[in-house]
Amino acid sequence: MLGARGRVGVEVCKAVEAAPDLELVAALDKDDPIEGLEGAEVVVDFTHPGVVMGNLEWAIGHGIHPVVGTTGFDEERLATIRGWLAANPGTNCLIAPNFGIAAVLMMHFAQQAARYFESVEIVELHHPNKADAPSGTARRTAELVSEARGKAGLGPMPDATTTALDGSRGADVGGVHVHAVRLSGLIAHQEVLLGGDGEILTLRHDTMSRAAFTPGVLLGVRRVRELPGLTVGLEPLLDL
Ligand SMILES: NC(=O)C1=CN([C@@H]2O[C@H](COP(=O)(O)OP(=O)(O)OC[C@H]3O[C@@H](n4cnc5c(N)ncnc54)[C@H](OP(=O)(O)O)[C@@H]3O)[C@@H](O)[C@H]2O)C=CC1
Ligand SMILES: O=C(O)C1=N[C@H](C(=O)O)C[C@H](O)C1
Repeated sequence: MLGARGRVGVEVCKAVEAAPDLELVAALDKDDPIEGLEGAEVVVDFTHPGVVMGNLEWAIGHGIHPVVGTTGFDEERLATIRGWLAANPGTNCLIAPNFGIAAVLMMHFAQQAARYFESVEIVELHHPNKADAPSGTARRTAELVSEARGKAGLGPMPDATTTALDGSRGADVGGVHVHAVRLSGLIAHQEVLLGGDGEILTLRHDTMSRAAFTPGVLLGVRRVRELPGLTVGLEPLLDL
């Protein structure tokens, strides 16, 4: 485990230790030598967008399959990881912007609903210690929605805004506006707002405890060896 003393890492370590079929080889955090991972088959990374690429390069180079919850991935980073995997055949990597089963379902339902609505916007709400905005989950949801709209032949969404304060319309991810709230008291939440003629569908997901991420992480740990190369998202492991 990398990020073992972090908010999610603590929960993952507890879950691995409680699982009779898994062994916690090393629980490492900042400043621990990464060589402590030697001998592990899988490494779980919940660290920081600024350090995760170095961790993955080392793990893949040493034939250890990464299961990654850390966020901040874009196409350029994914292409780099694909290159490392190609140079180390037999090593796989699973990156999921959200390991919560309900969160994965929310993303899937948003993708399915997207083609029926003229307008879609996403509001993500998180604790104020989060480093990246928008969240990995919101970014991925927007990409899935954008792809579904493209396949359905939907054009740009109606928006008459001609003057706006910087940031007031949120980030544009593939034409989908994403708004990020950072507020004490929150953990991780998201609303996908889908608007049509005279009606609105709201899909809302709430994370009530970080233990919610652990069943998905353990599923990834158990199955990453059978997922060739790079897999983004938990969907294939849930038959979605
Ligand atoms: N995919 C998913 O389902 C989820 C993803 N996340 C993502 O996971 C990441 C971590 O979240 P969270 O647990 O809340 O964050 P935390 O800051 O609580 O935990 C990260 C931990 O990693 C440590 N760390 C920093 N650098 C290294 C390093 N090089 N090697 C090992 N450990 C290191 C940090 O130490 P220090 O504090 O000293 O820097 C900290 O203890 C974020 O990117 C977040 O967005 C979060 C929840 C769910
Ligand atoms: O930082 C967090 O807390 C979370 N990060 C992930 C994200 O960026 O989507 C997953 C979840 O939202 C919690």
